[in-house]
Amino acid sequence: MSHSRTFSTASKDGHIAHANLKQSHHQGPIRNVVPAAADYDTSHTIEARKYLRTYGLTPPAVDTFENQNKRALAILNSKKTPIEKYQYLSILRSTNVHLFYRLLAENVKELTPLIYTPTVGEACQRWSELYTQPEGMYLSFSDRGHLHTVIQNWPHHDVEITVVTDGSRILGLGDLGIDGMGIPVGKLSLYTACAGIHPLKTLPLCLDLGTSNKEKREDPLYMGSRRDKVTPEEEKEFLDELMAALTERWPGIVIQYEDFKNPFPSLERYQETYTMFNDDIQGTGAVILGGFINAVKQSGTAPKDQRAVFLGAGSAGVGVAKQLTQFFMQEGLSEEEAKKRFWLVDSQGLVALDRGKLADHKQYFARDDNDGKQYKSLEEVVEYVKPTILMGLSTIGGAFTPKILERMAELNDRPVIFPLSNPSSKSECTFEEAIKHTKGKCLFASGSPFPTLKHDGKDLVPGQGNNMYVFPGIGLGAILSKSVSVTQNMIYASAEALSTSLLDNEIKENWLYPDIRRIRDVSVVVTHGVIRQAQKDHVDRELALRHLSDEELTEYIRNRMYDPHTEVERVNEEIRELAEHVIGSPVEAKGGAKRGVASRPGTGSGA
Ligand SMILES: NC(=O)c1ccc[n+]([C@@H]2O[C@H](COP(=O)([O-])OP(=O)(O)OC[C@H]3O[C@@H](n4cnc5c(N)ncnc54)[C@H](O)[C@@H]3O)[C@@H](O)[C@H]2O)c1
Ligand SMILES: O=C(O)C[C@H](O)C(=O)O
Ligand SMILES: [Mg+2]
Repeated sequence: MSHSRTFSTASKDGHIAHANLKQSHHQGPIRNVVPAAADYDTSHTIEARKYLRTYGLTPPAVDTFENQNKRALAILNSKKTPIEKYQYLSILRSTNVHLFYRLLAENVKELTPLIYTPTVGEACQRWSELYTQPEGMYLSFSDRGHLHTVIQNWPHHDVEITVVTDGSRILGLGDLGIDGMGIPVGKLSLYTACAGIHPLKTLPLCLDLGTSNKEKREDPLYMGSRRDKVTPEEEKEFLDELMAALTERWPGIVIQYEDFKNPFPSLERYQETYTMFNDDIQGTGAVILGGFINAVKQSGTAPKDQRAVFLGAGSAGVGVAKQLTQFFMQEGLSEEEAKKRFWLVDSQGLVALDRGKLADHKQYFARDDNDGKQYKSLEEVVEYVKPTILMGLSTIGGAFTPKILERMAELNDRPVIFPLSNPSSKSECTFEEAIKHTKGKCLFASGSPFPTLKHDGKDLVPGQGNNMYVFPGIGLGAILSKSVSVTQNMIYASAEALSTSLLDNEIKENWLYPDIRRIRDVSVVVTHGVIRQAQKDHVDRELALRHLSDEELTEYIRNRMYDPHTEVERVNEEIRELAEHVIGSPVEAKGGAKRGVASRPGTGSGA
């Protein structure tokens, strides 16, 4: 059969079949936005190209995965700076989406810092300056009253998850307004890479609710509205409309809130009525708890004897402290005893009841036993509390000074040091500083990645308390179980599952978190834990999953995960079958993508 015949037959009669195919892949019309790029994959067969009407629009040869990878990695390596690499990877995601995810799966450790923290921090700071292409949806305050209509413009019909920010607290970099779009884009890339949520089913969403950042507002290149930040009341009304509009278009959509300056009111308002969670409060709490459970085992100090000083009492600080409180209670402490294990410090010093008016979210952990003394600096608080644990969620780079680190090492055999602020420039200390000033004694995890170090002839690997260990599994668990809400128990279950996901060799090496290259496998374990908890909490609607054994559920999760290594083949195959159906005779394969990737570290067996 000649190509032209296949082409003309398919284009004439194939119209309905084409629509069916599109529907079965949940794609919308081909448009110049990220996911439609799937159609332009250079490893599509000739038949597939004709069917998708991309024939002639890509170079004639059918590429192998090996060649695609080789070319892409060579181009990537030729870029000199992280931001240039970030830009190249964004273009790749927009023009050859499955290749982007194959590269990410095979090089997750090397590429995550380029598509997420720390590089995404610079990308957001310069978003309007570097803007080249649409990568998500922007909704403005001036669109209120019409959000439902605007949302119809998103060209993909089967969105399962969205990450939404208003850009008002991007990492530790402050209010960046709509330039915060890099965060939803980056986090959703991780949802796809780690938990196999199909890229076409993700929606990066950035709200243009004004910005308190005067520099942005006055920057001629800034691409958001130039108004000041809307009031909390206006924000609430806008979010009410948004939540309704999103769920109306995509019933059951999972909505992840991210990097809002004050995320507590929206979490409280929506967590029981929508399938939503806040990653900065809840995901951070879970990921730190997951590593902390392992740190407690290794430190040898019982939960009742732990004393935790937190620098930073914002969404992440309070979220983590609450999650650890729940853990201490599970370990037998009363709520009052558990709560008393925490001393939170903010920009004014120790958070204490006698300090004057406190923000609502700080009340719970406010101390009432400081005998009227106001402890202003972290050093003073460390001296007063003599902590076993030091957490940093303050956005203040270098706040864990050599003196403080040395003191932690004097006080403890194995001090827990977690400088969690992002990006790397905001980390309260580096891995090298922590090792040097505690003489290698500390149990360490940071928010952004640090390189491995040699100490006393041994290679020391830093833990990374990166939320990507949990949020993809929380999201996928909620999607697959069709949960009506994301309960606090489901979040807790994600942390417990994470803590059990270390392999024997990782435990032997005293790691707190599993090797990031196994992230797909870890996400399966987390998803499993989240689904089982959804069932216990009776918020699941996919009741059939209740009848699966643990092995069957694991298999089910793996089978539901998008695998960029098999996706092109799958589409090629489906087109072949459709063409056969429409044309009435089999279409011969004229070559196509060979998987040809012998080992795929980090991808699990999600095919
Ligand atoms: N897993 C992770 O690594 C992870 C997850 C979430 C957030 N974070 C990071 O945590 C940081 C905080 O995030 P957030 O959402 O809580 O922000 P936030 O703005 O809600 O809170 C910041 C807190 O730091 C305090 N602070 C500011 N300056 C201080 C100073 N000089 N001394 C002491 N405290 C000071 C503020 O008072 C506030 O309590 C960010 O850098 C973010 O990137 C990391
Ligand atoms: O996802 C992370 O680990 C980053 C976090 O959400 C942050 O705001 O810094
Ligand atoms: Mg965040």
